[in-house]
Amino acid sequence: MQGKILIVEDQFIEALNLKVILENAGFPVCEPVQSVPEALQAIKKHHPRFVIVDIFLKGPGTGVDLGRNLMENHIPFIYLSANTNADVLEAAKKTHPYGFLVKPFREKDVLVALNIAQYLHENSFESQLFREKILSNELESIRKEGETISQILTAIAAVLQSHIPFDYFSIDWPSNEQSSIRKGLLRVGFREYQEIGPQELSNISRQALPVVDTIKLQPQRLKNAEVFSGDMETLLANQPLFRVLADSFSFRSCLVYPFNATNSQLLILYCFSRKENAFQKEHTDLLGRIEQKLHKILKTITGEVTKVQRSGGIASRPIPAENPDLIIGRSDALMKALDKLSLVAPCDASVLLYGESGTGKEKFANYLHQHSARSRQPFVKINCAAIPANLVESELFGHEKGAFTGALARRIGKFEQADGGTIFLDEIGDMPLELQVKLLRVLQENEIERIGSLHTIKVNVRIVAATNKDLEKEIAAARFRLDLYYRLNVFPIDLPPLRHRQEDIVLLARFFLQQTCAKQNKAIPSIHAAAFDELLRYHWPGNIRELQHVIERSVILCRDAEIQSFLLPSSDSYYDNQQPPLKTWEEQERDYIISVLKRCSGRISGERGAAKVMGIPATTLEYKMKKLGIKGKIS
Ligand SMILES: Nc1ncnc2c1ncn2[C@@H]1O[C@H](COP(=O)(O)OP(=O)(O)OP(=O)(O)O)[C@@H](O)[C@H]1O
Repeated sequence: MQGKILIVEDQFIEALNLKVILENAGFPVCEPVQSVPEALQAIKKHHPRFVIVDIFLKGPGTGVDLGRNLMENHIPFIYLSANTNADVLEAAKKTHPYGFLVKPFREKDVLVALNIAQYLHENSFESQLFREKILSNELESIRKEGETISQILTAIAAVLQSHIPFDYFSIDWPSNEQSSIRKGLLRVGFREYQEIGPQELSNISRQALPVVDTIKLQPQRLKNAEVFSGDMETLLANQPLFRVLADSFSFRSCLVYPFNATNSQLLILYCFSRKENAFQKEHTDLLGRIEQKLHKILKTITGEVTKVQRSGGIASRPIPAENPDLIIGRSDALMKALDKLSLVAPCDASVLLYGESGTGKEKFANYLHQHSARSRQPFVKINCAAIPANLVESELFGHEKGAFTGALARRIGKFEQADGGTIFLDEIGDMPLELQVKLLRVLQENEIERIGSLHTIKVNVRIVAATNKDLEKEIAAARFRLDLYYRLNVFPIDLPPLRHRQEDIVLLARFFLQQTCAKQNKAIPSIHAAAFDELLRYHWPGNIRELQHVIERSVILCRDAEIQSFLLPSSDSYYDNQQPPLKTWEEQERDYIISVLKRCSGRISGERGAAKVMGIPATTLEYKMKKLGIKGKIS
């Protein structure tokens, strides 16, 4: 690490102790300071490479206040703390420190913390640069010629989605000729959006179309790039369009980005999210860095807008998604994981996948490999729990002939097989402790040693690890090394269990049904509503794999044109005992139809009818209403 380390600590003895430890280890250190104002001055003067800051300091401002400042200025830092309460710890975590050093600490703790922090900083900085380079390339490759406004905006949204977590995205260029609001894109799946224009907004908000048509963006009140969360009221009071959108879709945070480009058409990008605090300054900063690129793309379409809108605009329908290697599902939890996945895929960073058995960890690992520059190189999988402890080392690193009894020939280990590609270490939490040290060495030095060999071999491998264990608990129980954990945990991704992804169960069931029928060369049977209810009520301890097997078994045994019931393990439904009863599939469908009918004042067909909002033919809706017993005037 070049440059000096700054210590911000108001306890003189502790500051001195830390300084001595660091200097003995060869790190240059600035004179310690005791308060936030002193620290700010020292930062100006010395431009430290790294800051170690105590959370509780004398004088104005706390260590967390300083942490916020350091985060904004991209200066890496770690916190020093004694007994910190949960609230302070939460606030501290939000400033993205590279580590915590808990008092009292030993010399070894300080050096390990610093080593890990340095690695994390370099890695996150490098991968951020790399991700931005990819983002920039993706924006450049958006086709402009011959594409409609809608196609171009959708392409921009799909590229930005992994970087900015929005549920709704739009770019407006207010002009005198503009007769109504621009269409926005509502996220409905992975890179799948539904266009929301005046007609859809009128249906959903239950405001008459002529009223919605008069609502326009007020650009004069949107001068600065800003993010809004709990304080959205001031924004909504000045922007009737935002008010209608926020009320209609229950949005709870917003990002506004007016383009700075001078002498050109005024452009305003805005996004909404249903989550609070979804947007941060880092998102507007990112937009600032790519503004020129966006402007270049948009320049070609802003002149076209009047023509397209007058000619009736674009039909409202979900825009088909790019097929993400058949990762099926639309739940929020899955979308979040997929966004992270596509963000990290092109980088070389290690990834740690957390999830119960059968949640799709291997599928995600495969996706990462396929979407990286290593995709033409090998993808090698090893399950650390499935191999006897005494054989894992030979499996991973290989052995020379005669290295141990039974080593009759030289064996090439998985790391060598994966050279140039990706290695997937499944169940990493089960890796024996002594092997963890060797894995750390591969991560740090990119080299391995076959058992029985005196030579080291250079390997270039990306590591994707997975576990269904809580590694922090494993560390506490001394079964997993803290330093390895920090190295692997550079980019963690959580895969939600299926029982928390109720909306994905039906999609996955249909997918496996089609897949199995195709394999078995069978006609696809329909599924009785009661059978779907069974799937929704079951708690899926084996997650997606279990669902897949249930469907496969049911298809094989089904002799009719309809599956009446699925073959689920005994009926001790988890939800019967643990939670209030879930609504049945039919009840949910019924509620949904009634709510849409209400919004459409009971109208079924036509431009403003419920069938249009639901994206199904009016005759299908009428059939469903009859089947579900929805009668009478609903308004
Ligand atoms: N989103 C998805 N869409 C379609 N199929 C999926 C999805 N997720 C998982 N699967 C399928 O479910 C099965 C189990 O997934 P996978 O093997 O990736 O889970 P896992 O978490 O690695 O399991 P384990 O921890 O037991 O190794 C596989 O057949 C996989 O193809």
